[in-house]
Amino acid sequence: MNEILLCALTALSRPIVGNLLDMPTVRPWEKYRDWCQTYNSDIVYLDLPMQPTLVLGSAKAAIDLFDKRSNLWSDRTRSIILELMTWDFNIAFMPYNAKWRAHRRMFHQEFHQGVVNKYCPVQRDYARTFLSWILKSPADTRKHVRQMVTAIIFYITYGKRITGMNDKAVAVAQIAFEGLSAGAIPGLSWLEYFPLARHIPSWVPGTSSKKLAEHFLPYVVDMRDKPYEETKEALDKGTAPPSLTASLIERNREKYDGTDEAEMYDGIARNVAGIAYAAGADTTTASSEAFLLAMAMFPDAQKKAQAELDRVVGPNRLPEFEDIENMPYIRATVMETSRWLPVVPFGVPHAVIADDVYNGYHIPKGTAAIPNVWGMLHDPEDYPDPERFFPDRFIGEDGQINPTVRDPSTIAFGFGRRLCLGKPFSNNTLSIFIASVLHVFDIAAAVDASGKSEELSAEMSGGLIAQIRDVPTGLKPRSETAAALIAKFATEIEMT
Ligand code: HEM
Repeated sequence: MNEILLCALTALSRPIVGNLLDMPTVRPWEKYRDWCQTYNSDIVYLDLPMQPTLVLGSAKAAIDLFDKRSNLWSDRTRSIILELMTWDFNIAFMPYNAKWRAHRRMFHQEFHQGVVNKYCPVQRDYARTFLSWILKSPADTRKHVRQMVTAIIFYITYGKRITGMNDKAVAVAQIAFEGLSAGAIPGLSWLEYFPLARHIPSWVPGTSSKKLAEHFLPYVVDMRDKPYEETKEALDKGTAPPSLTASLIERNREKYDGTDEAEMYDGIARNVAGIAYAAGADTTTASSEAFLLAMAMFPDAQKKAQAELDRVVGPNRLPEFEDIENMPYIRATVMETSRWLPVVPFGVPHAVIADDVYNGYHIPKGTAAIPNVWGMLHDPEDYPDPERFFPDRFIGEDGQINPTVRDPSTIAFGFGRRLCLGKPFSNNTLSIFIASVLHVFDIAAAVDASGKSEELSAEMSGGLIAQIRDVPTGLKPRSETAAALIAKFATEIEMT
């Protein structure tokens, strides 16, 4: 057995800083894939100061460690930058301990597969509202997507209808998310590796990460606390609309008021509400954008999906959730969206709580492993011609979903005991959004007055949550009947 996990990168290692300077901060997923290819290994070791780190380049390695050995591989590493911003209130960054378990239990109660259907009417109605926004101003497609996703989560979580993207609470959260994305790139900052650096005042040259954290801190606190406190006050006055937060508070009051645990459970409920919004908004927005881009770049897939909608739903109504189980191509399109541009491209790293051995290599306790989700979902062995958006890859000869092709959601939403808690909810939002938009709109790049087409490419950037560079804005109703359907819905229901 090798005592030290070896990889050729170690040869590049420098004294003290090791591979720190090799850590990519721009599209790191591509670099991770290149390392695995160059060294012909699905695990690559990075010599980072005080933080031994592995890159996992194959689904097999991630499943072997995170799923099959989840009792060992469910911890997280500490992120000083995220702690300085107070982003550590998010379950996703909590260590594997009793506090994480209590948060996960409460979150799960509200979002597991068996209960998420109660949110379907809100998801369906906002997907339809999106259609009417697009009808009025297709040029603002990107804004409408974000507004739809934000409105769904905000309404479910706090019972509040946002007034638009300028809504104070939304604007604050937007800035808080920027901090999260910037602070969560592995190896971004010296602070991560030299925790004592957090005590150096932020005006000292070279501590820019600390400045970054100080900038974002008030927004993160505001995002987490304000809507929760407002819901509490409204409950006290008897004016709170039904919401996930209101029911968490009421349930906690019934169970814990007057006990020593009241304060703890109040904190967990506040965090759970904040996390629903924090973990769900950017991810689902980026996925919805990726879908629109795919449709504009791969019109054949678009046509096939529309043909299925025409067959199953027909021209006289909009799709319902019940239709989706009868539309395998739409479900394959949802799957292909999470594969083609995975919006959490290098997952959330797991850490190991005790020494482990894998493929003959010794892995010391505390090692972090970064699953290169993008690399796994672009592995040509599992998904031939991976840059092509091709939902047909999931359809078997019988016209149904082919169970022998790996479902990308088993990778895109993470692994083992840390598996994304919002997967069923997010899947519902995306499915009804995709079916609704395709049913009534043709999606294409916009063409300006001079005949020049909007430039579209499958480029994404960013950190923990990817940003899709291009979103097409040439959405046009498929027919007069389609436009009339949208207008009819808009007059039936008035949502901001
Ligand atoms: C396209 C949509 C989404 C994607 C691709 C996604 C992906 C992920 C990934 C990769 C992780 C880390 C899993 C791991 O550590 O192995 C995660 C964690 C998590 N996600 Fe999502 N997510 C999405 C939407 C949502 C939504 C809508 C919610 C909430 C309503 C949510 C809540 C969470 C939570 C709470 C965790 C932390 C789990 C833990 O650490 O125990 N996610 N997600």
